[in-house]
Amino acid sequence: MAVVYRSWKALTQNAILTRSVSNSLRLYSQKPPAPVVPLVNVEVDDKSGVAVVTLNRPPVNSLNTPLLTELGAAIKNLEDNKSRGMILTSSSDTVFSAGLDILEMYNTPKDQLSAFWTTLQSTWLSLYRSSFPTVAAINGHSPAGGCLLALSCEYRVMVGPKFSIGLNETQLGIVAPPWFVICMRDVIGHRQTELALTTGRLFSAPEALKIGLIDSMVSNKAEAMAEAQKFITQFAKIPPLARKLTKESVRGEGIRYMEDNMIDDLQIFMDLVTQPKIQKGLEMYLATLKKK
Ligand SMILES: CCCCCCCCCCCC/C=C/CC(=O)SCCNC(=O)CCNC(=O)[C@H](O)C(C)(C)COP(=O)(O)OP(=O)(O)OC[C@H]1O[C@@H](n2cnc3c(N)ncnc32)[C@H](O)[C@@H]1OP(=O)(O)O
Repeated sequence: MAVVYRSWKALTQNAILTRSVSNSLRLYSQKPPAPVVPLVNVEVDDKSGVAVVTLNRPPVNSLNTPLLTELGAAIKNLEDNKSRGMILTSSSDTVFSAGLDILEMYNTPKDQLSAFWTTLQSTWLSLYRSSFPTVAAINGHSPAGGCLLALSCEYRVMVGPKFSIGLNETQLGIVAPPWFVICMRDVIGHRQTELALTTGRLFSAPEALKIGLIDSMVSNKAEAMAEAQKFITQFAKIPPLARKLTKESVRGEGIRYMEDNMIDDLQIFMDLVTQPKIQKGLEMYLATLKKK
C-alpha cells in the first residue's frame, strides 16, 4: 500500500512540473487510486500453522475467474510451504459462496468461457487433492459451486439453522458435472445423491446434518472456526506422507476423473452452456436474482 501511494505521489509531482497551474490544481484535488483488495485473504496462525483462507468477493462470493485464480494460487502457496491445514470460510455474514458466477457463463466469449472452466477445474483439483487437511467453515448459504467447494474439503462445519446448502443445478436447467456428483456421492452416498441432484434440492443446515452433507452444525462463525481448528489438530501426530497418500487413495476416483477427462469435460461444458436454450435459462435466472 505504501509503495502504491509513493509511486502515485511521484507521478503527480512530475505531472505538476510539466503542466499548467490549473492542471496542477486539478491533480492535487485527485485522490490516490483505491488499493487493490484481494479476493482471497490468507492468514496463517503462528502457533498452530493453520491457514484461514477467506473468500472475499462481496456481495455473495460468486466464483469468477479472478477469484478462482487467487484461490488456486493460495492453495499452491500452502502446498509449497507445507501447510499444517486450511480452513476455508467467507468474509460475508450470510453467504459462504453463491457458486459459480453466472455472469461468467452468460453471453461470454468462448475464450473467456474456456479460461473460466479450466481455472475452475484446476483450482478444484488442487483443493480436492491437497496434501494438508481442509475444513469448510460454512458461515452462510452455500448453493451449487459453493457446495462443491465445501464438499471438496475433508470436514464441513456449518452455521445453522437458517442457511442452506446443496447442488441445485437441475433447478436452473443445467447439469452438475460428473466430478460434482462424485464429490456429493462420496459424502452422502449414492441414494441420497440421486434424490438430491435430480431434484436440485437445497438443504437447511439441520437437514444437511441429518443426511451427512455437513459434519456439524454450530450457532456462529467463532464456534465454526474453533471446531475447524479442532478437526485439524487431530492430524498433528499423523505422519503427513501417510496422510496425503491415504487421502489420494480415498479420493482416487475424483482425481483420476479430472486428470483423464479435463479436455472432454471442458468441451462438454462449452457445448452445453453455449446452447441458446441454456443461455436463455441463465438470462432468466439472472433476472430473477436481480428482481428479488
Ligand atoms: C454426462 C453429463 C455431462 C454433464 C456435463 C456438465 C456440463 C456443465 C454444465 C454447466 C455446469 C455449471 C455448474 C454450475 C454450478 C453453479 O454454481 S451455478 C450458480 C448457482 N448459484 C445459485 O443458484 C445461487 C444464486 N444466488 C442465490 O441464491 C442468492 O444470491 C444467495 C442465497 C446466495 C444470497 O442471497 P442474498 O444475500 O439475498 O443476495 P442476492 O440479493 O440474491 O444477491 C446479491 C447480488 O449478487 C448476485 N448474484 C447472486 N448469486 C449470483 C451468482 N451465482 N452469479 C452471479 N451473480 C449472483 C445477485 O444477482 C445480486 O446482484 P445485484 O446486487 O442485484 O446486482
